[in-house]
Amino acid sequence: MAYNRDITDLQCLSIEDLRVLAAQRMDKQTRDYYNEGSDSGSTLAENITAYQKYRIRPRVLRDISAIDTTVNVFGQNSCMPVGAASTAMHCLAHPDGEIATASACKKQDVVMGLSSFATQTLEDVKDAIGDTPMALQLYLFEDRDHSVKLIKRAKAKGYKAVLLTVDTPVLGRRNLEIRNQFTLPKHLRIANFANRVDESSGDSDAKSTYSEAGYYDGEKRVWPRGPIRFHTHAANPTLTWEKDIEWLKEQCHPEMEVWVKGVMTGEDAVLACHYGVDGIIVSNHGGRQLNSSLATIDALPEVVAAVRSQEKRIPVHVDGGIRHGTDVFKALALGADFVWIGRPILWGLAYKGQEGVELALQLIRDEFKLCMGLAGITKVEDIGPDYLAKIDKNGFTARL
Ligand SMILES: Cc1cc2nc3c(=O)[nH]c(=O)nc-3n(C[C@H](O)[C@H](O)[C@H](O)COP(=O)(O)O)c2cc1C
Ligand SMILES: CC(C)CC(=O)C(=O)O
Repeated sequence: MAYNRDITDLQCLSIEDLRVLAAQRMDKQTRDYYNEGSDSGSTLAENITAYQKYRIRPRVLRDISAIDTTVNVFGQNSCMPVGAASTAMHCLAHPDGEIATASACKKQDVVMGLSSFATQTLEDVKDAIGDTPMALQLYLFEDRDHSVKLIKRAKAKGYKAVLLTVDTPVLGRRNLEIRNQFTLPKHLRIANFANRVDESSGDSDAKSTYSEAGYYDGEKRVWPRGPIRFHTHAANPTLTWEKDIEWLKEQCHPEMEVWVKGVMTGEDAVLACHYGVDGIIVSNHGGRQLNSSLATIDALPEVVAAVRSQEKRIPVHVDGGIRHGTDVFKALALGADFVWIGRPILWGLAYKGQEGVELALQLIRDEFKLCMGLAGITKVEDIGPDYLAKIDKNGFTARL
């Protein structure tokens, strides 16, 4: 369903406009937390600029009067090959938080990933999105009981998949978070950690549960002075393919699929297939974990090639740095089945709550549809490498 833009939205015609408008509406702590990458931020920047290495080869004189942007994801139709990535703590951006994001996704028919570190419960967010597919991003906590509880709750609510984040064996170093001594404001809570009974009695234990995660000491995030040895719910240094994937499949199947989020190499893609996951998200956590890792669009081709070399072809998604409809097109041309956008959703939320998220989604969708038409394509499945050229380091352009 189309979002009716009002006149002020004419100031906002691109995701970049949205970034600027959102920045004016967030306090410094939130803006820095959302926007920064780890260390120097070079991977965060390269996730975006790497798309410039590719140019589109448009075909002409084709009837493009009926363009269909729909795709199938998690077994259901979605209006475009773009989803709202799982990002933590939406209530920092807007009081309506994840529920506003989910309501926008429902209205726009867009898949959403919910972070384990959401500020509203997975039940309430699912109620807001209705039948539109949702996936629960999971940090596999060292305390397995807690993960089991979350998985059971997600299953009961009809979540389609669990996205196991695998790029956080330890947390990346985000310097602005350290400098700002990032703190969750007192009125917010990490809702899925809270005991729902306590919550209804008005005595939420979310804060203490969160600090149990080692992430906060009371109100403040704990930062190691010596060697990095984060021991948090998010960061679990003990996870392995052999030990944990089979266990997770047992907990989730058959009701929910098990995906791994954060695969960046062909070698790990082969292992993901070997251990029987249902899908892969090529991701470097939006440049927030290992700085100086490859840009995700540069890692994508080797992951796609590795998956295609396997007997069973599982879907490959990608996220990181996608800010334009043309970026979506390029990722699909390089073999992705679907992409996710993180910060653009948060910027929309900060700008105008649910309406802002709808605007972000519609901007991307409009641009993607326009790009398909101008490239001479009417169906998403026809987007392929023939439509791309790559610029090499000497500035020469060659077909893929
Ligand atoms: C503020 C913020 C919070 C995030 N929180 C999570 C999280 O809780 N779990 C997770 O797996 N990824 C998290 N991510 C990573 C996103 O899921 C996604 O990989 C990334 O945002 C994609 O890059 P983009 O922001 O450039 O689109 C977060 C990213 C941001 C920017
Ligand atoms: C609570 C955090 C670990 C969430 C996250 O993944 C992030 O900020 O990138």
